[in-house]
Amino acid sequence: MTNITVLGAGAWGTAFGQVLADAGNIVTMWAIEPEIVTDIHEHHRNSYRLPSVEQLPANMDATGDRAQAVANADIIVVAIAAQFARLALTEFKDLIPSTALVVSLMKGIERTTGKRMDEVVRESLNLPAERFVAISGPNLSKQVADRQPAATVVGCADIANARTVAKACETKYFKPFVTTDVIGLEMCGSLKNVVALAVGMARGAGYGENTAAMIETRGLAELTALGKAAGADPKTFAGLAGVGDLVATCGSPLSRNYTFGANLGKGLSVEEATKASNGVAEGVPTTGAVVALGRQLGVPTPLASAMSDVLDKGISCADMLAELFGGAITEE
Ligand SMILES: NC(=O)C1=CN([C@@H]2O[C@H](COP(=O)(O)OP(=O)(O)OC[C@H]3O[C@@H](n4cnc5c(N)ncnc54)[C@H](O)[C@@H]3O)[C@@H](O)[C@H]2O)C=CC1
Ligand SMILES: O=C(CO)COP(=O)(O)O
Repeated sequence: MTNITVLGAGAWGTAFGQVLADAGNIVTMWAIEPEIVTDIHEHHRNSYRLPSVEQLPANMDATGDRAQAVANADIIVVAIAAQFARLALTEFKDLIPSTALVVSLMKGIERTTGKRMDEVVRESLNLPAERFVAISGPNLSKQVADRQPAATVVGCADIANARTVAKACETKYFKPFVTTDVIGLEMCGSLKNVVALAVGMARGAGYGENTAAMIETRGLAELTALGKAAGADPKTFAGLAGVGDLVATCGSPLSRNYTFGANLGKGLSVEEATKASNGVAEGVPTTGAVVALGRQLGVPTPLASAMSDVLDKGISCADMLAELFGGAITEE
């Protein structure tokens, strides 16, 4: 019997907790919101962040007590909004068992430091690489919570530990693959959100499939070039975590990033789109971090730069696309 603790009971933390419970583990959710802890503990529901699920599994409970949450955990899963991960994890630093594996579900880059979540989690918890695991793939939370068939990628520097976590989250409807390319998973997960913002914006402004496909494909090229420069395996970008997640996120109104972009395209301001968002749209703070990372690595980031001008200067969708078209004619 594996004891697994999930830190953060947002939409994905809760849906993934259900996957882990369906796979036969004992699952403890920890959340900073007392009302969510009570809802899960007393009613087996998370009506705040995942209202579509009427009854969470019986082997899934919740606590608001940090020490109690992680004391017996074999695996600790982190599903906290990326910009708050460091702050939240620091409180757990002296509490987590010395043998526990720590899994990140987060898809973002820390705005203040430009660091990926593998770096943030490892620094915050003083964790060696072989105990850090990343999970990334086309996993819209509501569809996973509905138990629709889906797959994901589980990455760890130590492939045996990736397999341990993959086994712990394998169910009839959820299929994990394994890799050692942690950097690739982190880069795919974070950067596809920036692409989804741009695709959503174009769709919201009324543009069709050609425009969307152009942004997705140029976005994939940008994401691959940055990822390679950061040390990722290019193969990862053609897989589930790369193309797969781009297709899912850029094509679904269930995506908060796509929807945030669509609202901008319809004319809402960044503040209005933030208010309308049903959960964290990680691409918003990550966009600026991607531009900075591109500069640091010497990789052009035309799409992230154009989206950054949307978010920071309020340029229109037409101007964002004009900026994308602005460079010299190059080989594809
Ligand atoms: N929803 C989805 O379909 C998927 C989301 N992800 C990623 O998983 C991560 C979490 O996403 P969701 O659960 O969907 O987001 P959400 O917006 O539903 O929840 C965010 C969570 O972060 C927590 N949080 C924020 N600040 C905190 C703090 N200072 N201390 C403790 N907790 C804090 C909130 O309490 C909440 O539980 C994000 O990085 C997202 O990109 C990855 C795959 C799928
Ligand atoms: O990462 C996701 C699907 O794989 C979810 O995307 P959003 O964070 O945009 O909702």
